[in-house]
Amino acid sequence: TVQERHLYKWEVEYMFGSPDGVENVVMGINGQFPGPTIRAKAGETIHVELTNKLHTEGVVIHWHGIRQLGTPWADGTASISQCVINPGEKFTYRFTVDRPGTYFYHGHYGMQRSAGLYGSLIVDVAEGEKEPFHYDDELNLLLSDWWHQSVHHQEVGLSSKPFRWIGESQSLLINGRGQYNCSLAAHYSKNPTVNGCNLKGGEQWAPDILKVLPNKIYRLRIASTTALASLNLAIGDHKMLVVEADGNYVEPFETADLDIYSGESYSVLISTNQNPKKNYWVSVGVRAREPKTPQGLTILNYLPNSVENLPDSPPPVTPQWNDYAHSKAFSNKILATMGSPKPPKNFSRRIILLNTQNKINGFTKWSINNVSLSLPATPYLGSMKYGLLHAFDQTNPPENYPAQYDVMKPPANPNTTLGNGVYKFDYQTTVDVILQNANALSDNVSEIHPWHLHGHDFWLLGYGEGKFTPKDEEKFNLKNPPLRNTAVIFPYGWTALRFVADNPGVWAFHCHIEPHLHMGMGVVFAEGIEHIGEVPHEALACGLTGKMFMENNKH
Ligand SMILES: O=C1O[C@H]([C@@H](O)CO)C(O)=C1O
Repeated sequence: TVQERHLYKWEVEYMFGSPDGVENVVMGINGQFPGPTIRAKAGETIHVELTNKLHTEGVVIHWHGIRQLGTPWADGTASISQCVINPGEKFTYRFTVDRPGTYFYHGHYGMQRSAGLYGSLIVDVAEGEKEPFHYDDELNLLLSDWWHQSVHHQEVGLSSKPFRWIGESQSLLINGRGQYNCSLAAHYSKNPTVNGCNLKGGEQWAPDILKVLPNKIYRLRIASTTALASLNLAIGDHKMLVVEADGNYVEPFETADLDIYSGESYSVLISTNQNPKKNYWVSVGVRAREPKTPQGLTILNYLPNSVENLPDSPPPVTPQWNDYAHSKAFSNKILATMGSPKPPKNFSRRIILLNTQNKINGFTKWSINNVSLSLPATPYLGSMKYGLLHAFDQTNPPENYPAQYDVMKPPANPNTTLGNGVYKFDYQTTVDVILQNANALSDNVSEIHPWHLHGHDFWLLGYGEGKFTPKDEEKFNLKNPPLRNTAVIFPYGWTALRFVADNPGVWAFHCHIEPHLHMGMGVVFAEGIEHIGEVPHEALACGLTGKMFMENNKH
């Protein structure tokens, strides 16, 4: 039956692994890193019975891009949708995958995503339906970045005075595999210190080779679960036709290289119509931060060629890290297909969210409208449903920032405050969010931030430079804006989103850069609390809700 087909029994544990050839501790599921791929058809229900085999930490898993319509307690966000699953305990995630697309899942507690807790989640079209484009077969590319320093070390550094930044990653991983001490492309290099990889076969860090037949069409599903890096992917001599973004079909367009930010997913079609005697590079490089990490590489292996037969030219070169014109041109090409749902013409509420880097008593933080998010002990889903007013700040967080704030300069007063208030939206109303970027603490620095919304897709209405003004509304694309769940803000720019608050629940909205979220870069949205169904008590067996259930049992 469908029920049995989609019952997954997972155990999460720390284990030894060598994702890039250097042995480390990684998070695994059933002994696998990355975790097992979930594959289902649209409309089916997934059951994941998760057992926490970590000895001293809680765990949760977020199903990234799945809207959790009617199941907000299955969103897998610690302190927001549920209590963490304690060591030795079990929690069952039950949710429906309502739309076909390329998704993934990952840890959403502490920095467990950075520790390797992630995997792919692929939803096929419903039984009897067809994808709107043809392909012969498909390949999956889950992209991530990897540090040799443990996430515990990273976390302590981020929360210390003086601040210790995690730096750039040591490796980029394709399907959990990278090469730190050697390069697959060494023999093209003029640098004699670059060693070739001496692969004997069977290494955990050996590239996941993409085997293809000539003259076919392949769908590549590409998702990025990076902790920090913005990536660019290219395939030697092959153009890509972009057809899907974050689980929504887009108007197909051709590209030689694809920008992908943390939290995003794409499908591209490639035609294996090049010289069948050759193999080709697949390369992934860093954008938007000074790259100190070598490219991630694998090979598009035209069968029956031997994979030893390396491409006759070096891997594609990643565009210049700070070529933002290139990034913006790519982002602006992503548009909805004809027949996609259109955004409402008007909004009922608009909030403007200023992104700044700040200080609290000398500790480095990120803040939104001068509030740095610090999550409460009781998950909001429970405290809001049961009206437990002491669980979090009852004052509404600020909807805007002071008009005189200069987004082009470091904050004049960098001191910020911690907070955990909630933006509450009237059920079924249309909300605009303007994400406003600004200068960080150092002069002339403004960083990319990919913002991810839980529980919804939003229409991405547009990007602009400098400070957003109401006049910029004239530039909004209301005709064919793409539906996404993740949107980037470019340095010193703004990004405008619109969504309908139609999913009863409490939803995180945050920068998908793991250390930035840890440093407070997020907000909490809620709507339709009175329409939330019966929350399974095992999701709320901590904090004030846990206490409340215990009291109730006594009587
Ligand atoms: O949060 C961050 O901190 C560092 C830098 O701003 C201070 O070391 C960096 O690059 C970030 O993204």
